Amino acid sequence: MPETPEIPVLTIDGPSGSGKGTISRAVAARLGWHYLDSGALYRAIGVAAGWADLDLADPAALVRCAFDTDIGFRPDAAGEPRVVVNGVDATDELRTETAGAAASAIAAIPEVRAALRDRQRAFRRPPGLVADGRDMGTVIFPDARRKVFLTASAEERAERRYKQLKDKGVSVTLDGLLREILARDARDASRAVAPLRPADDAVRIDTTGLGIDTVVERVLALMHP
Ligand SMILES: Nc1ncnc2c1ncn2[C@@H]1O[C@H](COP(=O)(O)OP(=O)(O)OP(=O)(O)O)[C@@H](O)[C@H]1O
Ligand SMILES: Nc1ccn([C@H]2C[C@H](O)[C@@H](COP(=O)(O)O)O2)c(=O)n1
Repeated sequence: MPETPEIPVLTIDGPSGSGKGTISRAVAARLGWHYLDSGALYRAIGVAAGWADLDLADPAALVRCAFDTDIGFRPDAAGEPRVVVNGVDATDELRTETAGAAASAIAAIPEVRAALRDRQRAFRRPPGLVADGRDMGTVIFPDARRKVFLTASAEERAERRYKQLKDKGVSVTLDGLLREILARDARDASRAVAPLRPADDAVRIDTTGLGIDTVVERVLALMHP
């Protein structure tokens, strides 16, 4: 049972590129609540495992890595969130498709998920928390005040990612990104433990063709019905 049910939580789950991070950050800022990017924790373990040359097929080593890796979230001078892994600013490395694929692979190991469970719940602090991921509404915060499940067509998600990476000067192809998104969707949705799926009481929002501001307002409207 959660220890702090009186602190409200809004969970925003969904597949890669559905806009969870963008929408969650904006909604958290508008509400004045804390924000948990749970994917960053899985990505940080994947990156730390890479630095330590661990085998992604060695669950015992990855579980140790999940317990031992120090992960901190700190804003930079401009207030942008940075992720510090074992003392190193790994924010940019975390956002690569390689880190996303490693995170998706290690996230299928039940003991890794268990190792991160309490770390995620510790983000629940007053006045409230917006938590984004895959199992925020189903497993980590089942008693959340509101649960949202964001979707968008795989093609639109690939286009969003394409634009995002192009803007950063990263060379990618739309076809390659679409293939990676479909592969990640399949892996995240088919794993035995905490698969990607909407909680029964989640409100689904299909963001295909919707702008960021529209989605933010729809989510906020759910908080003030
Ligand atoms: N409704 C939207 N309309 C257009 N672009 C959007 C929308 N929501 C998010 N984006 C853009 O899509 C890209 C991916 O968004 P974001 O990183 O928030 O997705 P995500 O679901 O958190 O992805 P991941 O699970 O891979 O971290 C960003 O460039 C973001 O600005
Ligand atoms: N609650 C979560 C968050 C993330 N994951 C896994 C699955 C994703 O493919 C990967 C990276 O997440 P992202 O940064 O893209 O949101 O991490 C998970 O299983 N559960």
